Amino acid sequence: MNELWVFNEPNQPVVDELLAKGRILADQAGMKLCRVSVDLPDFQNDYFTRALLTLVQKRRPQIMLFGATAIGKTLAPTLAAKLGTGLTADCTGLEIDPETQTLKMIRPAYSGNILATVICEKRRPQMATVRSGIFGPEPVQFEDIIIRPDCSSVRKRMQKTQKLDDAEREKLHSTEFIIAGGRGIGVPENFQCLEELAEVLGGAVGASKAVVDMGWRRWEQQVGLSGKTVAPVVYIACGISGAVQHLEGIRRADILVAINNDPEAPIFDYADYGLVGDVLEIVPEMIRQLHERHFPGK
Ligand SMILES: Cc1cc2nc3c(=O)[nH]c(=O)nc-3n(C[C@H](O)[C@H](O)[C@H](O)COP(=O)(O)OP(=O)(O)OC[C@H]3O[C@@H](n4cnc5c(N)ncnc54)[C@H](O)[C@@H]3O)c2cc1C
Repeated sequence: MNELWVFNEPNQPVVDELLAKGRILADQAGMKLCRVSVDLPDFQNDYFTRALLTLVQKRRPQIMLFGATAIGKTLAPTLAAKLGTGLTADCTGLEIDPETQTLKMIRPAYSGNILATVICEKRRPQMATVRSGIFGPEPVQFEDIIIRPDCSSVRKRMQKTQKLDDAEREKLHSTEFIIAGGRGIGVPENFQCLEELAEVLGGAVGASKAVVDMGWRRWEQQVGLSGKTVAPVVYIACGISGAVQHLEGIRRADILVAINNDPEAPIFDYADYGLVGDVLEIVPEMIRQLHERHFPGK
């Protein structure tokens, strides 16, 4: 029997809403409705993606629905990319085509001027994220699938980093200086110089989604629409292009400093101060000058 999955996130009302809508769609299409949870202590995109990927490849669900939450917006696109299927984000309506049994995913397009109906005919699963408050929650019946990743080492690593993550999260919210790195940093080891600058300034290190997705930094450090919203006095964006989703997280920063080797990078349109050049030359020079000012002669 074909399956319709709803990804379960604890304490997110959208899950019950999706289950209620999922029940209607599943009945129309003769599918089994399943709520799928990943039993790990904290969300980390790569572990959750791996856990879901294995089960999706085994059970081959027809449809997968996620809440358009910070986690859903991170996990669903990663999983869709790994599966080579499509994803319709921020749907406001879901219907089943009675003839083809295909999911019709309805969402606003062109700045909300039209409602587009998107279908993903040939790929499996058909995936969508849906905002909270679109469908009413109803108690319905479903099968509960709990994925318990067979990886005690993953659990241990997650538990070990948990304390660190909490400290980082707290620090990003409370610090006056955030030094954030993006893909322009080149390789994960180069984050070392951002750590050094953060140490000199007494600040914290943040990251773009691109580097979090590549596993260079932890999700707790991601700044932006699907990460943290921060409000430091100074935000130094290093090798970050300035995508709208990243800028969304730093609107409340008092001063934005951008370091980028591309003078046309969009981040310069928003920066208070822009430094055009190689981040790996500029940041060490900043550290050197700060040391010279604060610890002359050392
Ligand atoms: C639903 C959704 C949610 C998203 N949420 C987020 C989010 O929360 N946070 C987020 O960050 N993104 C988010 N994104 C992704 C976002 O659209 C961008 O893809 C991402 O921000 C790009 O990261 P980046 O700037 O590090 O990489 P890129 O866009 O690849 O930019 C790298 C930059 O580095 C510069 N560069 C290269 N080498 C050097 C060098 N040696 N010195 C200096 N500069 C250099 C380049 O000129 C370029 O401008 C989201 C996207 C979607 C669709």
